[in-house]
Amino acid sequence: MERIVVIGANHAGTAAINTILDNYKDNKVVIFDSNDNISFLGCGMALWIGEQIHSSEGLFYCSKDIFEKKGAKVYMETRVERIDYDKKIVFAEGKYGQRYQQEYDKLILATGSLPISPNIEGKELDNVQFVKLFQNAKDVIDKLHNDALKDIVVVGAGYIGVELAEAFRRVGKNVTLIDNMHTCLSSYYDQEFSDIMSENLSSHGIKLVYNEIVTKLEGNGKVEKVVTDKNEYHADMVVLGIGFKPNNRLGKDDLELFCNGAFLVDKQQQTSQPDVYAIGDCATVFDNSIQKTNYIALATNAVRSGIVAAHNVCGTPLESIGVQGSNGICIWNLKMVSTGISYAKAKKLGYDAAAVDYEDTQKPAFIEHDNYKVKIRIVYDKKTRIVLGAQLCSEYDISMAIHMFSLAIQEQVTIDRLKLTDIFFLPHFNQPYNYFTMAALQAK
Ligand SMILES: Cc1cc2nc3c(=O)[nH]c(=O)nc-3n(C[C@H](O)[C@H](O)[C@H](O)COP(=O)(O)OP(=O)(O)OC[C@H]3O[C@@H](n4cnc5c(N)ncnc54)[C@H](O)[C@@H]3O)c2cc1C
Ligand SMILES: NC(=O)C1=CN([C@@H]2O[C@H](COP(=O)(O)OP(=O)(O)OC[C@H]3O[C@@H](n4cnc5c(N)ncnc54)[C@H](O)[C@@H]3O)[C@@H](O)[C@H]2O)C=CC1
Repeated sequence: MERIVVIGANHAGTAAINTILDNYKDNKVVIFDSNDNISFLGCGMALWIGEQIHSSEGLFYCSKDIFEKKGAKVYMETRVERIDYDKKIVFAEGKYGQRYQQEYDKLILATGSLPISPNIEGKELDNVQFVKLFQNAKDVIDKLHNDALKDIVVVGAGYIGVELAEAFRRVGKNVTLIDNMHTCLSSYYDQEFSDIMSENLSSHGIKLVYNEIVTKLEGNGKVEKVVTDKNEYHADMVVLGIGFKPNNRLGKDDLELFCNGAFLVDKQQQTSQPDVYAIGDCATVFDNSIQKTNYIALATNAVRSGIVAAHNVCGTPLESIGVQGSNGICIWNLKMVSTGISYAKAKKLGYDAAAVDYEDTQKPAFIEHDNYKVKIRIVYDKKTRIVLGAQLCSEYDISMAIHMFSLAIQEQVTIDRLKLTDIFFLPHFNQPYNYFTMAALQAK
């Protein structure tokens, strides 16, 4: 029997814990989490805030109870303060000051990420919000009920910022969305795609402010103003969504780190310390699109890395196959999905890259209903011909299409192989000359 300690029981931790408890029943599993809930789907936060779902109930898929019924010992609201990696002991403190010492044979760090806090004056003012935890969402929703709270400035037009801008607009607030880049969603899409999202956001009344850097927040107790290098914006609430950083506090002095501080792990999720594994947002991933170690904070990566670590910890060797950072967003019915890297990113990274684009309706023109335009871009390396990334955008649900490109990047498929990939045709679904083939065929 092994003593397995898991620190952090959100998406990564939950995946690891369930895999261990379901498949390797003879171990002693001890879980610590500083929060009072498990498995909160942050991805449902915008839907809840924007009243597209009526409650938060469905946003949890696991609990302390479930773990305990499967035989684990669970300490909630208990923060691990320190780890003695030589003696293999975890030191934790409960909400009421209770102290715990737990020895381990194998340790899984699943401490996740923290929202990046900009180094600006005024960020401690009331109504300046981060949106990561269940408690953050509740807090924001309570404040939104106050009709005097009218103007919301969202800083960061990445995934959180864009989703929340929509949510705030849906509940009748005036929304200004600020990003220091020249467009929204710039880490995921080329401008030809992000411009479509910008147009979607502005047509729904969101004020877009790009290429401005927030320099300070002003107010009297409560935030009242966002000051940038070029302008000032009135704000009754400011939401900061400028990215995540890995929560490495428990290992930053003892474990090897990636350039952004994430715990550096191998394909078995093992850190530089023997018997210590790291998963989810606190750890690195192997990024197949660039064939290098990277940091990509996504729930999907968290879950898969949890499964991989669990099997290795319990003695079944299993290697991660790497990730492509596949992602998607849906804002007022405009759906955008991407995988791998954009053309702009490929160029920035020094690839001799090319992009092929195609635009068409999803189905033949004679289909009169539920037939939308689809825009696709495939990015590939001109030298190796290997696919580096893909982007799709439509009001049609094209989400499943991105998985094919995800697999192509994972398997290092060339653009030329995609040209003749067998793609079925039925007018109810697609076209005989479909946009995958048509885009790929353009590659010279
Ligand atoms: C608003 C929002 C929307 C999102 N939407 C999506 C989406 O649509 N798709 C997607 O793939 N991803 C999405 N994400 C990202 C996703 O939520 C994260 O990638 C995911 O939560 C990572 O899971 P994790 O378990 O690694 O880390 P976390 O969720 O950060 O969990 C870490 C856990 O560790 C605990 N912990 C930390 N330190 C200690 C300690 N010292 N002692 C004890 N416990 C500790 C914390 O309490 C927490 O429970 C979204 C995130 C947000 C905020
Ligand atoms: N649909 C999905 O899959 C979702 C995924 N997530 C994930 O959660 C993580 C965190 O999300 P985000 O915080 O939105 O990160 P993000 O990386 O998606 O976006 C951050 C944005 O902030 C901007 N920015 C950075 N510094 C800034 C500054 N000082 N001032 C103004 N803008 C600044 C960046 O240009 C970028 O557009 C990401 O990994 C994201 O992929 C979050 C929400 C939804």
